[in-house]
Amino acid sequence: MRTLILLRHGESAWNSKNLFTGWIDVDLTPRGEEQARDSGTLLRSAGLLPRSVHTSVLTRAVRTARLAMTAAGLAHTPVARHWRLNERHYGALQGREKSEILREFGEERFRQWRRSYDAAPPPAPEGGTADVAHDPRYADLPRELLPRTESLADVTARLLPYWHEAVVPDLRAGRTVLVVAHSNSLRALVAHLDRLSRDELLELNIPTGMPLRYDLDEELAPLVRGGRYLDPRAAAEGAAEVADQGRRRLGTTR
Ligand SMILES: O=C(O)[C@@H](CO)OP(=O)(O)O
Repeated sequence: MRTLILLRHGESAWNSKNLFTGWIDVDLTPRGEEQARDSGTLLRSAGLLPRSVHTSVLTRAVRTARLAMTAAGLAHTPVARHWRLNERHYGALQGREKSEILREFGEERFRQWRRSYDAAPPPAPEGGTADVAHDPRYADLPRELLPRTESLADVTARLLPYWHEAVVPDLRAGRTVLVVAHSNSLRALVAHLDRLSRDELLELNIPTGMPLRYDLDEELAPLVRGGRYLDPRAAAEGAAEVADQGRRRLGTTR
């Protein structure tokens, strides 16, 4: 059996303001830092000691990984970072308030953009604040790999090569693996692991800062579909909070 732990970063400054974030590099809030540390404590008390950690290159995930691993007493563990684990690029929605987009475009379009497999929001304008062409983190990447918007299908396509080339070998080597990523890069990974249907994917919301454990068989198929959150009640509340974003007014999401 192989053990994989998925962890969405703790609450970020823009989660707390109910803003579409995507590739914008915002930091954790104090609540997000606490969620990250609590995740590490939960891992330790469950006897889950990751020997390999993978994160995106976005600060909120990198810091969550560091805080969680330090709280688990495993600060020395190597951490690999890769842009392929980044959040979905939310295109022109980045920086916009979710409730405003819901009002402007209606429930169905809002839901398709957030939770469907195929729909991508309108692209971010070239040279705008969402353009990462001059960000040194992506300096070595060919321009055509840098997204200006992404659907979940696009996220899946750029994430899976990293899964197969970097994460799967660690699992096959028998290491407990922790992947610290984002709402939509983790939705793509869960959809792949659990073979979710399009309808199931529409309903999938990943809470911030809640470790989700997957035990996998030799073929890397989950023993329990959907995995198991270490704190199921808090995770269900967190997922409901995420699902509800857009219906909350600016500043009222904790
Ligand atoms: O804005 C985003 O980048 C993500 C995560 O906060 O939002 P959502 O969960 O709505 O896809």
